[in-house]
Amino acid sequence: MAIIRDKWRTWRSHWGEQTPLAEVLLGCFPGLVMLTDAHGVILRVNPGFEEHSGHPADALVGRRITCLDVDPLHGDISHALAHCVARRRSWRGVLMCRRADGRLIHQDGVFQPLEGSRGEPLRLLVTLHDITELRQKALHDHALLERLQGTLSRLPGVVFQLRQEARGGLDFLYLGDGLRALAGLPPSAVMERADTLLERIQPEDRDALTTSLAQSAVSQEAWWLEFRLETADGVRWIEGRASPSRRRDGTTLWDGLLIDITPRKQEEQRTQRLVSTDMLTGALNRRAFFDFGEAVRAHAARQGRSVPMAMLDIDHFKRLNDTHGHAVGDLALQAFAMTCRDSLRPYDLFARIGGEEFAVMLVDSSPEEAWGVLDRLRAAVEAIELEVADTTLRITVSLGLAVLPPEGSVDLALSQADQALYRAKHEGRNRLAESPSYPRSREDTPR
Ligand SMILES: Nc1nc2c(ncn2[C@@H]2O[C@H](COP(=O)(O)OP(=O)(O)OP(=O)(O)O)[C@@H](O)[C@H]2O)c(=O)[nH]1
Repeated sequence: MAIIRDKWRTWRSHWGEQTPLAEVLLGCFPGLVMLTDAHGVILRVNPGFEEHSGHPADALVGRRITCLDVDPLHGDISHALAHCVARRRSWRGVLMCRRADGRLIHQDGVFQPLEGSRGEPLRLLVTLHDITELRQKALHDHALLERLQGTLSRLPGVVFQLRQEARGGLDFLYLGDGLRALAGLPPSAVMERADTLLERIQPEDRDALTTSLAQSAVSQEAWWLEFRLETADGVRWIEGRASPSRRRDGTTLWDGLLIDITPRKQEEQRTQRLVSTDMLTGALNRRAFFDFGEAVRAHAARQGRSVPMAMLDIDHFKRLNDTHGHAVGDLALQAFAMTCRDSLRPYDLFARIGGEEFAVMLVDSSPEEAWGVLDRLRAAVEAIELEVADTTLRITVSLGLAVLPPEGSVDLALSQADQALYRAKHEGRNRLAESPSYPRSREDTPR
């Protein structure tokens, strides 16, 4: 109130005793205030006028306000005047004015018509705020933002900000334009509904996403995950990295980057295939059998199950080699491996672990099922006809079966299978024999 009282005194002494209260109160506004008649002729200006416009106040009284405009005839001030007078409504907008020193300034202007109740002539109250600096800052910020957007869109990946609510819901607060190239999705659609993107993550990787985000939210450590995403061009491998920050409202924000790592993954898989595959037969090699075998055991152990496995050895292979030569022996190994693969399911493990020795691990099979599958495999090998020169060669295989218990070791189970194989050989070859711990009655054993 003290400020308004002071302003009142200032304005009263400047404009005279009869100044309406509304005009005086508006004198409290910072910036430039003036009163004009209906034609825009300046009647009064406030004391701060000179400071803001550089024009001496007395020199302006009696001139039209349009003289301040960069374009006195057709500029925005003419337009504002016409609007105010014709519609008797206030006008607000940005005006470009020229200061006394010639410098252009941007003003936020308000033209307010003042109509007295006793038929006094129309007056216009004009307030102007110099917004040149604000505007320059806004332009500068805008240019900076555009540069930043450009940089973000050229980054080799998609910049994102992900938010997780206290109850677990996820939404993207920001997603870079690179999402179109990465996933064929417009960022705005995903920012509106995060599931547009999340639903495309392969189901087995979605659990890993949920778990890894939860861990990162709790530990506040960086989030990292490689996951597969369905896109119009097929499945792509994506690597996500982000830094979390927890907010007071219980939400967690991650700022990070999504990168398409499909080419790297394909190369890794190609290399992995090369180092884990036997070149002659295309079967897994010994090392891969032990690595993947341990993963199969761990998976089955989580469900409390054992894994049936077997050692396979081609019968009298030395004789075949000696009689027909090593090259024919190689051919027989290839035909044998192909027949075995055809008799097994794609996810069963089949490996060459020695010269003419192979091993099998039957994923998700009971010992009874495994026995049936392997006996059919034995029969399929027996049916192989190897056309060499003008003779047809036949081969047979002996198999030793064992089970890998949930807490067992692949190595131990393989040596039990090897002992059973020895028995199969001893009992006449071209047959199956099981280790003592194999849960199957021996009555069903063929041959
Ligand atoms: N052609 C070929 N022969 C191989 C290869 N690796 C091992 N062998 C041969 O496989 C034969 C294995 O013979 P043995 O272990 O004595 O047993 P077998 O003749 O199969 O007799 P049983 O196992 O008792 O039925 C040897 O002659 C090896 O030289 C290979 O990559 N190519």
